[in-house]
Order: sequence, then C-alpha cells, then structure tokens
Amino acid sequence: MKAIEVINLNKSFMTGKEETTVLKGLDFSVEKGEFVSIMGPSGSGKSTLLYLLGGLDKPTSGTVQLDGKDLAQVSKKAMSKLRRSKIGFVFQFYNLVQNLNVEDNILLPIILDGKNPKKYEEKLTEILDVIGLSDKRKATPRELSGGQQQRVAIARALISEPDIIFLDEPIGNLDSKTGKEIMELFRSINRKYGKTLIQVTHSQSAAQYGTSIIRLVDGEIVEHSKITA
Ligand SMILES: Nc1ncnc2c1ncn2[C@@H]1O[C@H](COP(=O)(O)OP(=O)(O)OP(=O)(O)O)[C@@H](O)[C@H]1O
Repeated sequence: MKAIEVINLNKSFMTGKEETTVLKGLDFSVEKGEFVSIMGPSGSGKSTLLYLLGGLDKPTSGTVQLDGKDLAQVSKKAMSKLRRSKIGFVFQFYNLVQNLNVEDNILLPIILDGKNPKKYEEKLTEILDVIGLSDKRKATPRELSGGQQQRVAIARALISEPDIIFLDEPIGNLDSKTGKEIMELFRSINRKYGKTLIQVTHSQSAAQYGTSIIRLVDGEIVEHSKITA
C-alpha cells in the first residue's frame, strides 16, 4: 500500500522577476511503514519537497497523493483537518509553547481540533512513557533539555495518531548522544507502531536509522535506494 505517490512534481519560486525552479519533475512513491530520509546538498530542495508532501505548500505542477488522495483536490478546510489528524510534523526547533507545560503542549493539537482532551488521558500516559518523560508532565519547556523538548514535540506529533510523520532536520539542533537517542525513538515509532516517517537530514548516520534514502541534487532525484541492515 502506498502512503505517498508523487507524479511529475515541479516547484518554482518567483523572486522579483526571476523564476527559480527548485524541484524538477520528481516521480517516486513511499510505501506505508517506510522510513525515508531525504538527503542532498544545501539548497537542493529537500525542505521544499517535505513541505509539498505534507501539504504545507502547493506544487507549481504535478501531483502529490497522500493515502490515495490528490492534495490539490482537497479543500482548504479538509486539508487543515488532514494535517491535524493524519499527518504529524517535527521540526528542528521544537516549536513548543513556552507557557504551557509538557502535557498541555502535547495535547495542543487535540484542543485546537475541538476535541475533548480528557478522552486522550490514557493515550497521553502511554506516549509520555514511550518518550520517557512520565515524570515531567508538569514541567514547562524551559525546564527541559533540548533533547527532552524534542521528545515533547515528537509526542505532540503522535497524539492524534497520524499515519505519516514528517521530520525536518529533527536532530539538527542536538548533540550527537541525544541525537542518537532521538533517532532510536523514531526507529521504534516506525517499527513498533508501523508509522510512515519522512525525514530531511544532512546526517548519513541519522539516515541509517531509516529504510530508504532519496537523494536530491539541484532539484532532481539522483538516488532512491533501500537501506539494508
Ligand atoms: N519561499 C521561497 N521563495 C523563494 N525561494 C525559495 C523559497 N523557499 C525555498 N527557496 C529556494 O529554493 C531552494 C531550495 O531550498 P530548500 O530549503 O528546499 O533547500 P534544502 O535542500 O532544504 O536546503 P538546506 O539543506 O540548506 O536546508 C533554495 O535555493 C531556496 O533559496
């Protein structure tokens, strides 16, 4: 089963009168349960691709299908719902709300979605256990280390039980030991819960935690390979 299908995807940006083509006719698919690393030099189009896959930006032409749905055909309202329920995002700089404690940060997508957070009590406890922060429920972000803050961001991405989680340089801001721990957490989320993960990374060692690599150079795919353990 395909989680994502990309067909002849193009993306250009206008800067003044200049048009820059950043993604050039990409074709690929991602199976459910894969953990894909998008790699490539700075400026090759990795983040642009990730944002198109997650519906945060629109292609200039071509299609992105998520779970068989062409994102261009999805209404704005349905897209926001899709983003809140089917898709999770984790960014390099955790993006936590500083004056909310750990559990409220994790429950934020639920509250924003108009759901009753009380119904998520059990799920929250389970996720706090998975991320190893059961004893920090009431702490605020500034009382946590960078690695712990990223764990909270991961928990927030997991709470609505999305099928696909997009990671933009998720360990780019962490020391190597903490980065390893976070990558191990992603690997277990991928293996244990069968979530599809798509990460943008500069790190070859971070990519080794995944199942395949897509390498971009100048907006084109130069490699799409499986990682053999
Ligand atoms: N909103 C935008 N408007 C104009 N140009 C943009 C925009 N977003 C990205 N670009 C350009 O598209 C190109 C690719 O950017 P992108 O951020 O996707 O690269 P990247 O591979 O993720 O780079 P890095 O590894 O440095 O984060 C760059 O030349 C960038 O300047």
